[in-house]
Amino acid sequence: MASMTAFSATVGCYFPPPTSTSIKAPSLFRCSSSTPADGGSAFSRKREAAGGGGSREAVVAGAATQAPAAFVPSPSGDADVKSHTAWTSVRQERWEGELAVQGQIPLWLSGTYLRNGPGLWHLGDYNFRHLFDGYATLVKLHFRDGRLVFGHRQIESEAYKAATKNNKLCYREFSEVPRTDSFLSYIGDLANLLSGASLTDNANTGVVKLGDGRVVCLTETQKGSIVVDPDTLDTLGKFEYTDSLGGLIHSAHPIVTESEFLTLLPDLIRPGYLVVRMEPGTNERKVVGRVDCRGGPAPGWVHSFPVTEHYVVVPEMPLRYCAGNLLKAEPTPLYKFEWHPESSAYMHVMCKASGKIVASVEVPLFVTFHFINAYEEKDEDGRVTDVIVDCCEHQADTTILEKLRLQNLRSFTGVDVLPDARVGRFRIPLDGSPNGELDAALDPNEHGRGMDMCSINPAFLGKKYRYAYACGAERPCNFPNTLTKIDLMDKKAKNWHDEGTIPSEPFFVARPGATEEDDGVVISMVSEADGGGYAVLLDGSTFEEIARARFPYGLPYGLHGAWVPSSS
Ligand SMILES: CC(=O)/C=C/C=C(C)/C=C/C1=C(C)CCCC1(C)C
Ligand SMILES: CC(/C=C/C=O)=C\C=C\C=O
Ligand SMILES: [Fe+2]
Repeated sequence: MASMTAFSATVGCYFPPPTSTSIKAPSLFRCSSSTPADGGSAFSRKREAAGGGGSREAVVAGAATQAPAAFVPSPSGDADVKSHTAWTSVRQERWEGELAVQGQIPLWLSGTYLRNGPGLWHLGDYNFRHLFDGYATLVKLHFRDGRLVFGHRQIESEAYKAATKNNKLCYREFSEVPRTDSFLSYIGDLANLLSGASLTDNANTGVVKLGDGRVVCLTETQKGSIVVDPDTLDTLGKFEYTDSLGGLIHSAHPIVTESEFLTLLPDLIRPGYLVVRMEPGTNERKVVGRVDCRGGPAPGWVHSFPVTEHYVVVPEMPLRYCAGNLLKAEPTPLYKFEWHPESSAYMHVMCKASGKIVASVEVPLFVTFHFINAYEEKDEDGRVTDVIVDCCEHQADTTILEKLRLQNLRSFTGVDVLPDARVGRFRIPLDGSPNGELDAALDPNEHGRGMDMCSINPAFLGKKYRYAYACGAERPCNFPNTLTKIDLMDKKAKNWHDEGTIPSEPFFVARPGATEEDDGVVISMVSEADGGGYAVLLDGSTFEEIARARFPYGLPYGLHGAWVPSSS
């Protein structure tokens, strides 16, 4: 059991964000100040003494009972069904403290796991509609010497600050649009949409550590790229792209390594995608190449994309952005997107070095948020014959977007409603053949026909690999509820499940010096049904639980994480 002496706790307090533009980062960094116009959030301005020296129980009890009024859990939308902790807004703006650990955290695990996600889904009495609408909640698990310090904090985006100051929605979120009261303001709204001024900067999807050490929270709008401090979770400022590439949106999941940041910029005017690359220590993206769409009328949604050692794979999914839907105030069944099966689906393969397209094939229709990994397959002479691409594939069925509406997530009655998903494996031939293939990489029953929120050992990014970690399903359920280790060679899955709970993305951290692909730990944060929650560590190889630590109170569901290793 870890010792419980060193901790600090901030209970329902508000710390003003930095007021100057000086950010402790290399001089090449360019971040603007995030000082709110009015000095801060309207939710809670009370500053209470940080807990210290007292017993942990006292601090935890304080944290658990002093939720500011604005953070009361939001209603489920159905009087008979109690909302699961996973879909209940975070109860206060921030908290930090050491957790008691059951089991053993490996001593080699030294660093911080950060997880981002949309954890605040209401403004006063007004409830947001969709999982993806919520304001970003950043959570940290800091591991050192077998001990664990936990903390969470709201990201101080302009959208969050404006909403809390005015107690109303001020920017366009995934499904929510601020109300317009007159025709004249509607015209203004259109201008603000086209210029990007009204788009959200609510960086609620993921978090990445750049090769130069900066930690950036991201969403699908480019302006929603926000630099944070991985220790304090402070919002440091906007990540400003200094190039003149323009555009308003990008993939929520760039590919980030020690040497580069690669992402896709969809072009809604001339349907296509720019593949861009940014070097560590700079804020300037440079164009690698461009892909024109083969189907129309707009590019497919690119929440994520895969790479191999030499190629960037640009997916053209028939779930396409829709300019018309962007302009609508009320959400459409597919929000800002439209399903165009008649336009077909394609995979384009671009050479990273030259920007040339080496293959562009039609593939079976598919729906995915998350690509898992990709690699080059070679013949006996070492020539690359195919590119293999794996993703969490929703059986070409867009209803998953609707299932992620909060009302649906909050109204689970025991009836199985989660649509089937699988590990979709594409084979893209590089010999000029016009078609690629898509099949299940393993029997989906191995993981309960649920499949999303994946990670791999990052050392295998773009390379032939054997293991993926993801969330599967123990049915009946309305959301993926297992942690699953997938063996793509033996076509088997091993599932971890705790009845009634919802675990977040299993995140793999390799043991330093490991030679086996699955030598490491898998971290997840688990939300219990009735207000509780805990962090769990599984052994990457056996997939057995090795440690867990209860949170002072349950946290809402979160999406994606990053690992920031300790520097010493
Ligand atoms: C949380 C998550 O996974 C996805 C979030 C997506 C967002 C916030 C998308 C926002 C958008 C707009 C506000 C307008 C333009 C289109 C689009 C990128 C979908
Ligand atoms: C949580 C999710 C899908 C679950 C489906 O079973 C998708 C999240 C997408 C954004 O990161
Ligand atoms: Fe995602």
